[in-house]
Amino acid sequence: MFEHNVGAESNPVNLAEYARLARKRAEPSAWDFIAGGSDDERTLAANRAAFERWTLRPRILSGRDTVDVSVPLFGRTLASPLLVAPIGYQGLAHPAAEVATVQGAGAAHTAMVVSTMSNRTLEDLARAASAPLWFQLYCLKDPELTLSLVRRAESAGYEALVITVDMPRMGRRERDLRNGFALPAHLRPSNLLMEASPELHRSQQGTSGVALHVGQLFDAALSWSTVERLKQQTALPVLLKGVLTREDAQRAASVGIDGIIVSNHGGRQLDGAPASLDVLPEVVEGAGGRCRILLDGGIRRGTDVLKARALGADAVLIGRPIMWGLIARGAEGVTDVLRLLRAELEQALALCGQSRWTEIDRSLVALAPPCGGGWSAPEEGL
Ligand SMILES: Cc1cc2nc3c(=O)[nH]c(=O)nc-3n(C[C@H](O)[C@H](O)[C@H](O)COP(=O)(O)O)c2cc1C
Ligand SMILES: CC(C)CC(=O)C(=O)O
Repeated sequence: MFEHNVGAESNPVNLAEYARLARKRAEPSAWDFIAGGSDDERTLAANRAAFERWTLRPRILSGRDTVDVSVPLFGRTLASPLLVAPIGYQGLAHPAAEVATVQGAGAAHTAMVVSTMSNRTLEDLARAASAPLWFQLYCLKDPELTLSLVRRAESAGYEALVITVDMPRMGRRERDLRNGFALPAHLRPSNLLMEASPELHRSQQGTSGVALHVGQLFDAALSWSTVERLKQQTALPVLLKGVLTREDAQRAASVGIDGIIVSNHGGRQLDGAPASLDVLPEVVEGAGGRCRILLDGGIRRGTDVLKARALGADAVLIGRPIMWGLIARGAEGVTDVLRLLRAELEQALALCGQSRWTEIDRSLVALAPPCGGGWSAPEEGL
């Protein structure tokens, strides 16, 4: 299993080793913010366990000696099906914050989704980019401020709009409550161009400054009408991030949404929500071929990426491992994490007797026989 292969730490050869290295280097409450999930962290653990339940069905003697993992998506061909997931407040991981991540992703020819809650402005990040950027939107109580973010993303050359729909309010992250976690004063939600609320920076045991800030700022009454309005207001492809059911996928498709990201927010929102991989097939069915389908949550190996593809994902997003690379080695670490994962994916594809990402289908996976032992969540919340 994923955490068993942890060996040398000075020169990581896999993502688990990056996790170990990052954990040693990170400030403990920042590590908890990044690694943690909500409540009992059951959904966080479920995301990993879901991958363990599938095996790959390699086909022999394919006679092919090349692999092609490029993916056509929204009018452009991405070099690989890996994207960097939106992650807020990356200044917690590295002094250069999202600038380092954008540079690292660019060097790995990997598209990145920039969070509304980035510590560097979306314009600064666009200037640092050498690979496609998408913008992740949190809908705020103030609709004009929300729309102004969309307009800024359009002007700066972002290629898609990802509306996160699973955070009308923030999940209870008990690690943060215990730590009285708050954003250090030198870090700002830079896109908001206003004085951050003092709560965001006030550390008090039993509260989370980040959660209080979300409560003040985010639209807790977010609804389909907001999403439909935004879809009409932009020419960018619009994706909804946080869809977990057939019904919502059907509705998204019927209102013209271009893409769905099957996600439970890395186990940080509703604890008890299913693993994203487990609901991927029903979401694919609900969308009925009308939306592109992406998935995130728990991807730590190239073989995980392959399993997601076999169950219907067009591409996947990588969250915490990017932060491990960033903490451990800045931009270079981000590049290395993405290169490791891509190399694992290409290796797995070839060993499965396949040569093209786009040709993989459901026949590549089978449910693993029950193995008694079961999955236990690693303490690090990996
Ligand atoms: C520290 C942290 C911050 C995050 N910030 C955002 C965010 O600003 N916007 C968003 O849509 N999702 C956010 N997410 C969720 C990720 O985009 C993604 O759904 C999740 O991390 C994927 O799971 P993984 O970490 O297991 O790969 C965040 C996740 C983490 C761990
Ligand atoms: C700054 C937060 C709102 C970022 C987030 O989405 C998360 O912590 O899961």
